[in-house]
Amino acid sequence: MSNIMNVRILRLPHSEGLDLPAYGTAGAAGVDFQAAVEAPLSLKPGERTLVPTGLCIALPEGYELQIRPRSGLALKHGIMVPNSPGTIDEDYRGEIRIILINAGTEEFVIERGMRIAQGVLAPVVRMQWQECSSLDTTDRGHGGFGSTGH
Ligand SMILES: O=c1ccn([C@H]2C[C@H](O)[C@@H](COP(=O)(O)OP(=O)(O)OP(=O)(O)O)O2)c(=O)[nH]1
Repeated sequence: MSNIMNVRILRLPHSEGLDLPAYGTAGAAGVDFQAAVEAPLSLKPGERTLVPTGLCIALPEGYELQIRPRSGLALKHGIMVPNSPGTIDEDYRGEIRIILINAGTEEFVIERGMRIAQGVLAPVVRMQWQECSSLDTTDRGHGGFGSTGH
């Protein structure tokens, strides 16, 4: 991929020894974040938790980082990111933390260094409201939520 941006990243002490989030293949869209837990963290079915990454970043202006689940963990263990895609704002300087929920049927143990979720850099277009008294008409109109029958 030729589309590459520099992003400043700061390691906190508890991420020592872990890798910086990396792309798994030459064409991967997301970098994998590792769990910076000090000890294995057990997640029972139905439980959710906040997993530290030990990393802080400063995104380029006009970008967000989206935190998304990994399909393998979702399929094999039911491990999901309930707020997916999680939003890391360009002005956030705190530690990136990842919310995980065990939607599976068995206990899941998060080990230090486990790749738990992925982050995709995405451009953001901000809105400027133009308040008005009416909107243009369309075929769809107010129809939604299954109104087309599919
Ligand atoms: O999965 C996530 C989601 C968010 N954040 C951090 C970065 C983000 O910039 C900040 C705020 O996130 P969000 O706007 O989703 O949270 P909120 O619930 O609206 O809280 P706030 O009032 O702090 O904006 O929290 C994470 O570390 N992980």
